[in-house]
Amino acid sequence: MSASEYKRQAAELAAEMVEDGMVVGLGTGSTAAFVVEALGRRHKEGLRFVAIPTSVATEKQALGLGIPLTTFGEHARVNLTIDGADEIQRGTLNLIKGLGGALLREKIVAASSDRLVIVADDTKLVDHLGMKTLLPVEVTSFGWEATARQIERLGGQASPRRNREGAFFVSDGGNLILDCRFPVISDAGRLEQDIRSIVGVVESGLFVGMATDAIVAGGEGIAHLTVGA
Ligand SMILES: O=C[C@H](O)[C@H](O)[C@H](O)COP(=O)(O)O
Repeated sequence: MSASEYKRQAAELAAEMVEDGMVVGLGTGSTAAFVVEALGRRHKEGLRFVAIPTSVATEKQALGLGIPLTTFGEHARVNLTIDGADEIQRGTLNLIKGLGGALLREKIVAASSDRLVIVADDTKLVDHLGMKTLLPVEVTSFGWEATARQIERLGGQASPRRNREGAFFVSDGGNLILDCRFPVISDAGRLEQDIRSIVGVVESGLFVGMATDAIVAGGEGIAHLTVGA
């Protein structure tokens, strides 16, 4: 099976966790898109829930499927958020997210969620964060060069993400994303705090201590991981 088929397997299993009356956080990315698709089917079958999307792209997909949307003005808490990740650390379920540019809204929704269930194919599992992917950091466009230099003082190499036309990628929040190459990250919590303390940084793609579960599919089947397991 392909990575995409594994992503779909994990996504559809996670979508079954949604119960009547829930407020659901809808993630962003190719795996999360399978979750939204499955929830669109469950909505048509009569499941009653409302959702908060983590990107304009997810909002459009959800609206197209008739999924009722809500906001944090209506609901202080989210019962269950289901989202993808770029790296999942075995044991801690600490994450790197943001390769799709949605880290800020994803982190805001995750921070107000009772459960954050990550869905992925097994290539996302790592022993240490930073082994396979860059670390996205969302920054204000003004003075991004100065912000990048401050990040590089922490040991990373920061470069602004560009789109296919070569222009700077601009997030849903109107900010830039710096893709940062760090050596393998040994203390994700410390690095997250250090990056967040830099003036000009809006948020980083380090999700530390936020995921409660991960549903990971691969050649050895589907595993439902929890913190510590
Ligand atoms: O900004 C994008 C999100 O963090 C995604 O959840 C993450 O990049 C994983 O995306 P995918 O499921 O497409 O691998």
